[in-house]
Amino acid sequence: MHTHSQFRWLVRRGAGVACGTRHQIWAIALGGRSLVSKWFSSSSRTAMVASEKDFENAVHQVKLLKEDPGNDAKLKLYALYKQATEGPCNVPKPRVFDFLGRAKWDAWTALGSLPKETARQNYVDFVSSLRPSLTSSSGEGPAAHRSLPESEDVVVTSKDSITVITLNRPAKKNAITYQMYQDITLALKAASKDNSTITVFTGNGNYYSSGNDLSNFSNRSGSLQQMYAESALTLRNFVDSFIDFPKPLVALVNGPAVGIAVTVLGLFDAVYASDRATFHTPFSSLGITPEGCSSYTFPKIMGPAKAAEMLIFGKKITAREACAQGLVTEVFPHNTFQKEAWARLTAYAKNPPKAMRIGKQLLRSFGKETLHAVNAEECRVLQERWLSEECVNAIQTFFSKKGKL
Ligand SMILES: CCCCCCCCCCC/C=C/C(=O)SCCNC(=O)CCNC(=O)[C@H](O)C(C)(C)COP(=O)(O)OP(=O)(O)OC[C@H]1O[C@@H](n2cnc3c(N)ncnc32)[C@H](O)[C@@H]1OP(=O)(O)O
Repeated sequence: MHTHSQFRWLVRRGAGVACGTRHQIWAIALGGRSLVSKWFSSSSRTAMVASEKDFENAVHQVKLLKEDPGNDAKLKLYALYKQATEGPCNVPKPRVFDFLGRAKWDAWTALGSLPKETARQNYVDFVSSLRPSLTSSSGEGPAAHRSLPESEDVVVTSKDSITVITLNRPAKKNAITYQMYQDITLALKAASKDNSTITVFTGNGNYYSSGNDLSNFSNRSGSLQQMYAESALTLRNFVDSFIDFPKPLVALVNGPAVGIAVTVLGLFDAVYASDRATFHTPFSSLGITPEGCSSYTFPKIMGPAKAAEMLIFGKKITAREACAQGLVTEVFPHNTFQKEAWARLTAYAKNPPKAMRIGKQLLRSFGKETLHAVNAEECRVLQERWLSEECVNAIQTFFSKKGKL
């Protein structure tokens, strides 16, 4: 179940802490109830009401926890989450030797009849009070040569006032893993605050990106419902970070791009492509549906007929076709692609940064609410599609017969 596994996850992330010593578990089991009552009475006074989105974001933040927040905090998070999602404790008290189960049950029960909305708000407040330790590896701060510590697969560098986010998994055609979605989201957040003027996305090796790593779903534990809810939220936050990105965002598409690596291009301010790049969104053959706001941006960019050919029928197009359709800004011969594109970017980066930022705001801010709504709806629909037989079979085919695009 979603909620239980959230706690399991916390326990896992805090390996050797929550389940580490019997002593600590006893401490929770014995002291949990009064502690939780204290948290409840101090934090329930707030008058604000967190939105569903704030709550989902807070849940997501907890999953990004880089440091163990301690058993008390984990119990508090667990109890507030259960109360916010299910209401007052409604399960039998666990057996006497199930220390952890008892501690959790006590923490939840101690919240009594606290309304769901208040529990949701308290959860959000509590998570934001933990935030410094949550985001310790976000890579925020001045853009300097750096790579996100969590994985080598997303590398962030800075040069000539340009922050470069490179997908660096060439052996897997830069397929995007669960960790990479999170790292890219963090990298964009950091880039939005650093002192660069332009942010660039590119891929290392002969692919720009083969899109979602199809093993994302087989490598995770927990129930399917939980996994898909988590995935939808991860995807939604990932796409939101492109929608909200405040500075000029440029893609250097060095080779073929597939799936989500193509769809989010509709949210970029310029897309420069090598003539070896192709653009392919094989959603229907994978039993899934468009994301990255493409169901809205593609028809606007290329017209509904061309958008349908790509997004519904999965037609793969060349860089030149993509340019003719408005998805790509300019195509360069592969041999001179890096040189020409970088010369262009280096010159652009010398423009006054505030003017570029405000210019982008004017171009983009009016459609933002719509984009967020589209993103939410695409993620909701995808969550259903992932459970479909069509999708399960397509992914199995890829890995069993190595069926390719
Ligand atoms: C809890 C989970 C969290 C999930 C988080 C959110 C999820 C959001 C999902 C959003 C929806 C996304 C949609 C998409 O992006 S759909 C597109 C998915 N991509 C594909 O279908 C491409 C599949 N790959 C291929 O068809 C071919 O690999 C390709 C044509 C790209 C290249 O063929 P080529 O013959 O040149 O190279 P190989 O096939 O030998 O590839 C080399 C190795 O790389 C592995 N590979 C490549 N792409 C992927 C991929 N997308 N996922 C996983 N692995 C991939 C390939 O298996 C090879 O590996 P080995 O060397 O180990 O065999």
